[in-house]
Order: sequence, then C-alpha cells, then structure tokens
Amino acid sequence: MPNVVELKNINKVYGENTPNPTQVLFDLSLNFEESSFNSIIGQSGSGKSTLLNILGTLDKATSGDVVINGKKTQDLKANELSTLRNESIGFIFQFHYLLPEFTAIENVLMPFKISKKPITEEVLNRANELLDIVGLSTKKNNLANNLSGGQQQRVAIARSLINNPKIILADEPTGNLDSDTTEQVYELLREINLKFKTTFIIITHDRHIAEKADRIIEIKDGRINLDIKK
Ligand SMILES: Nc1ncnc2c1ncn2[C@@H]1O[C@H](COP(=O)(O)OP(=O)(O)OP(=O)(O)O)[C@@H](O)[C@H]1O
Repeated sequence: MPNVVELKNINKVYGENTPNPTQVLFDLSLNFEESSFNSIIGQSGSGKSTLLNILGTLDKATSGDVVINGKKTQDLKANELSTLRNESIGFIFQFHYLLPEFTAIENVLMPFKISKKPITEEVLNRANELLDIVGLSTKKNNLANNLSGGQQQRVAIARSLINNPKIILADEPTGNLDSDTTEQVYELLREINLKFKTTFIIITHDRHIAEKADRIIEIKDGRINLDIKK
C-alpha cells in the first residue's frame, strides 16, 4: 500500500526563541500506509499529542517534512493547508466538542456549516448513513446534550467522517469512556477503517486497546522506542 502520511526527520522545539526552549521530538521519521490502523502509545509527556498535531498540520514542526497525500505541507500557503486539512483529515479528540444545543445530525453537518459549503442531498445522505453506521439512526434529531457520553463520541466520529477523509487522527478518543463503551467505540473505528479504507492513527494510553491495531508505535522521550507491525 502507498504511504498516505510521511514524516521525515521531524524535530519540535517549544519556546524556540525564549530563554528556556524545550525539544520534545527528535529527528523522528515515520510513514503510514493507506488503510492502515495504527496506535501510538507512550508515557505522559513523551510527545504523542505534539506528534499528532504536527501530523494533522495543526502545529508546525521546527524542522523536517510532513507529506500528506504526496503533498509537502511546508510548501503550502495557509489557505492551501486548511483546504488539504479539511479534505484529507478527520479529527477525533477525547473531548468531542459537540455543540450541545444542536442535534446529532446538525453536529455531523457542522464542518459544512462552518465552512459555509452547501449541504446537498448527497451530503445529507452521507450524514444519515454515518449516523446509521455509528448506531444512532434513531437519535438523529436528539440534542447532543441529551445523549450519553458514548453516544456523543459516536456523533463526533460520524462528524469526523463527513468529508470522507483519507486519514483520521484520534487523540485518546475513548479517554472519557467506561471500558465497555471503549471496546464498542474501537470496534466501530475498526469497522469504519475496513469499510472506507480510512487510515487511522490513534493515541491511546490503554495497552489492551493498542494491541488491537495492525501497528503499535511507542514514543519515548520524543523518539520512536518501538514500532511493531503485525
Ligand atoms: N505549547 C507548549 N509549550 C511548551 N511545552 C509544551 C507545549 N505543549 C506540550 N509541551 C511539552 O511537550 C512535552 C510533550 O507533550 P505532549 O502533550 O506532546 O505529550 P503527550 O505524550 O501527548 O502527553 P499526555 O499523554 O500527557 O497527553 C511535555 O513535556 C509538555 O509539557
């Protein structure tokens, strides 16, 4: 399978021009194949979120290259970068950031509303299909506020898929959920991975969950400590 994301010699220094710069990523290189299901583990403070933010072009590396879908992101202008991000990458966070006063389906459609893109019948059908896939077809019109934590995270998963991204980046997507719901949400992510061939890169502190991925990458002190492909 071709690579969908490539990181080449990534260094990240926070507070570069301050008296106390801190380097948190060291010459890190990683490739992720199309349709792969990857987990990233590592101790608190090892650099996982920093890495994911750089992968998702939400943050810039101090040096090194990030290539997404064959495009070197450093060469892109801010608007080109946000287009690439919107079209290619979906994000799932520990805290789902749903809008509580909007319904499930309105939240799924929110990326379109925010970017003021027209909600065509095709988009609406996709939102409905995604809510079916995440098991919420009967809750489409419920306010996000009135859904359980697991259901809200399912809405966030559906929302991350509305643009049909090639890549989903997830930072502790089940960090907030009990263990049964965690299992269910992971099963769901795997199902989506197989159905849509979406590449998943998931940070988790849960080793048991990490073991379910095709590949486990452990970050330690800003470097790759383990890279196990099954
Ligand atoms: N904006 C920032 N400015 C300065 N230092 C930062 C910033 N963000 C993160 N750091 C530092 O960089 C290091 C790596 O942080 P990061 O959040 O990437 O780790 P992590 O592995 O995701 O941790 P956790 O599992 O606790 O979320 C930490 O020492 C953190 O304090």
